[in-house]
Amino acid sequence: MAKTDKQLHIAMFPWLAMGHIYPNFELAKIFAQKGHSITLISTPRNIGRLPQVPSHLEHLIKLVSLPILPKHRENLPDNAESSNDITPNQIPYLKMAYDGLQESLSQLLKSSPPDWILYDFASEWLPPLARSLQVQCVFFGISPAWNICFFDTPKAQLGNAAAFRTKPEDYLRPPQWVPFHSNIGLKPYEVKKMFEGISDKETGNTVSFNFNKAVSDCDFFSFRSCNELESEWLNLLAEIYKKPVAPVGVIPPSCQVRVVDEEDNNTEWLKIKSWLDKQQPGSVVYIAFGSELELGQQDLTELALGLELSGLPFFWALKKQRDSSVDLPDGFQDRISDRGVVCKDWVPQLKILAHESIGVYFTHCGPGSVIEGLHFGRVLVMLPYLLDQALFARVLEEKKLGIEIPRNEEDGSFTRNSVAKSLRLALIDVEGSIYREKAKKMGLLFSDKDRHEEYINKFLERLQNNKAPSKN
Ligand SMILES: C[C@@H]1O[C@H](OP(=O)(O)OP(=O)(O)OC[C@H]2O[C@@H](n3ccc(=O)[nH]c3=O)[C@H](O)[C@@H]2O)[C@H](O)[C@H](O)[C@H]1O
Repeated sequence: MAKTDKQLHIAMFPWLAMGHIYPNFELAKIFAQKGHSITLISTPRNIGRLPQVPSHLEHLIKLVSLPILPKHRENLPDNAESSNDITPNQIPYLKMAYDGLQESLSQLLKSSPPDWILYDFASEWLPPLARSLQVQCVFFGISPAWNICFFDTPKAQLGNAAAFRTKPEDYLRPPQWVPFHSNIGLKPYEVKKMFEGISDKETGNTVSFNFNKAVSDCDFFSFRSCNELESEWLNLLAEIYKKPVAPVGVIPPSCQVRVVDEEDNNTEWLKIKSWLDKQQPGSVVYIAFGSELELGQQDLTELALGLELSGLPFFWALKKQRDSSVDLPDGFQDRISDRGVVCKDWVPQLKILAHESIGVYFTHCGPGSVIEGLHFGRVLVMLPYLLDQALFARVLEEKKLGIEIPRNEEDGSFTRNSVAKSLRLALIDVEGSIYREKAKKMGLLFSDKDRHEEYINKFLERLQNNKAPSKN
């Protein structure tokens, strides 16, 4: 990777969720590879969960742990420091713990001031703090820009044009400030979840995310995204907030900096590979729902029986459930053993998706997973659970890059028949050929290393050109 001119010191302070910290870590390695020094800041347990920094970058990447204050620990489960350690109704307490890091972050920035800090949606207090220390800040979103265009209500920017959004039903459709045609919107069961998710029912504690302040107070915006995916949304964002937008590209696997590839000869991978090698090219459904999601019994049963009904070969990375009472239907594994594998462990997803036997990726639409699936040109079959995942599914369905499993509008339930039908449409039915063609085409754009490296270089150039004069 080519080095960029002036050396920068960049700090990163992602939200307390591994799904946010990992992409920041990948970006840190790419920046360091280009000669910049990075301070990635989180809490001790989250920092401890990160993989090793490659030895040739150790002198450029500093991982800093700021402990959660004891008073904020009290409301969180033991050792919980990330959204995957808690239940959704405990989010208000995680946000309080995150806000509680403000003082120690301020001390850190004072003792070693970076040129820039990349911050996340949950730290609306960070831009004024950074500015008071003459540090410039970038809002860095791990998901596409459409999330802000949809979830924020930009009253401060649009005044009356944004004032209409007052009721939950307003989230069922594109907001009024989206000038182009779009199917973006939440389903009734998702809107319900969104309004329930912001408070703890027992205590009434509410999450105090000030999204509009967080997003509108930056010097400029960046996203793990690209024009090829969402130029219309990136342009709209720049127009609404009157700020520059410089995506870093999708950080595809081919641009990531890996430590030696230990997994190549790992016995677990060799076992998986030997099974995949026996399948026909493009014939297998790969199923994995990221690092956090756990299915309830009803969804797990319908999904398993849908796979069975589809008659398709599949490889299912089903993490061990925290709730041990939730299990696969009786006799399922025996009935599918001639054409399906269920692996209750962490799997090398990139290697599996890269294997030529994979035709379809059945995903929950976590941003990392979507990018990886499209990178290898796989059609996505989508079953989103979180709200950012839901928007991903709506937009990708509209762009014919994926097929969303139809669900009951009121309670979000789905049937085995709809699973089987969607999988067959994605993989073999003639009517599904449009999805297969579009996914292949997007695969070429997503895996274009030069294109995505150019995004990174342009982003870094912007940081270099806007470098605060006092630090030159
Ligand atoms: C805060 C939340 O973080 C979430 O992270 P999650 O882990 O679900 O999803 P991904 O971003 O796809 O990330 C999942 C990552 O885990 C990898 N993987 C997964 C399973 C496995 O067995 N082996 C693997 O290597 C996979 O390759 C991908 O890189 C979502 O973003 C969500 O939308 C966001 O709001």
